[in-house]
Amino acid sequence: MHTGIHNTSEIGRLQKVMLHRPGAELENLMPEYLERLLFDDIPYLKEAQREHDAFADCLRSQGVEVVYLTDLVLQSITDDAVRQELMFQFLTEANIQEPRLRESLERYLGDMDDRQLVETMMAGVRKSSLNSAGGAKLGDYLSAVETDYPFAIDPLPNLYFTRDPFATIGIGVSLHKMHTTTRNRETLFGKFIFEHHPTYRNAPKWYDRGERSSLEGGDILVLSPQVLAVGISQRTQEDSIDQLAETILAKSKTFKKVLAFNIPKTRSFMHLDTVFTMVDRDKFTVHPNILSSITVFVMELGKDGAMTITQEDGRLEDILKEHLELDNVTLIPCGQGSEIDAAREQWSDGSNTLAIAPGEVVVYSRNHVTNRSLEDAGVKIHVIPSAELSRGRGGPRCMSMPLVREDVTN
Ligand SMILES: NC(=[NH2+])NCCC[C@H](N)C(=O)O
Repeated sequence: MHTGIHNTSEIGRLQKVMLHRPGAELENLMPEYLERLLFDDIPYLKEAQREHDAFADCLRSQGVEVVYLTDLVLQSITDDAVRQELMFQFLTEANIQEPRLRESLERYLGDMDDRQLVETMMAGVRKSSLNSAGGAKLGDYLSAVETDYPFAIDPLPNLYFTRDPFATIGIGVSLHKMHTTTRNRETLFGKFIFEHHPTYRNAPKWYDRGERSSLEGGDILVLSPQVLAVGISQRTQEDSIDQLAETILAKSKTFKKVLAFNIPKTRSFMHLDTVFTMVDRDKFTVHPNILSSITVFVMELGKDGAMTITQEDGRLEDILKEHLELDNVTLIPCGQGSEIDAAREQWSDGSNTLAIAPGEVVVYSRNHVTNRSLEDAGVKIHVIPSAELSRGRGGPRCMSMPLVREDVTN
């Protein structure tokens, strides 16, 4: 079946990837609301875009086809009914209930062409722009009802972390219910892509955004065509993993095991891919602090179709060796084992590499200590600028969603 998606590993040569170039949503960040919007600082947009273009150029120069989220959403607006539905659901999920405000927003957005509409949904809507467009009546309403909150609709500043709202696994997609309200609104774009985009609408769904428990793409690692790893983290709950595992193991026809990694639930370790990524057939980056606390559960379907779960007690290297059938596994510690360098570089995603081929990864320039360890371990690195992009707490893996990778051969 052609689904537009083929992703059977973390490291197979990357052929097609989805990115989001940061846009006006970053200029709608204010210090007061950073925490709720999951930022620790405000990136300088122009510089962030320059860095992001360097990331995209780096990928293109390695033969990767880069597609952008905005374009995929635009290509999914196949007729006017889809556009109306997108706008309707967007306003509902932005929690616009007051009928007059909703009407003004419908008028404001309704006058835009498709691209402007999608970019505005992403950027958020300032009350000031509505007032000037909507006339005195709305202005009166807004100043009377909600005095000092400056947004009619919040921005979606985390969109450039395309790894999280949905994840490609095998030939299908896992569309997520996110842990936070701010990120949950992002998944609407994925819903429309996987319902309407001519290339992607047939992709099987392994998880859906209507589920009750949260699951985020940064926790999902496709270790091999048979083995999926999922983090039990601040963002991903065990119930979601039960459900994803059952569906994948029963329906994908290829996956045989899900390894659930229990990691500490903290902001800096929000997803599994902030502490652990695969860089080669037998090499992984890891944040040294998790090695003592990580536990791994192996989930498999028994002959009767019922799930069995076993807890692994050994060292991470040995667990990976066994389940990936490898002779040797090298863990490359973030920060070359120094407690200080490890903490600093992990905070700016030193362990969050994006593999573009086995043993070849994209990394942030600022994590020079970890980058040296990768080179010492024989990994080829492609270094991208990182001063502004890293302020959102995500690295090259978080900023990319592979759509097509070549299968890994031995
Ligand atoms: N896959 C990842 N590690 N993504 C990082 C996402 C960062 C983003 N600010 C958030 O908190 O959601």
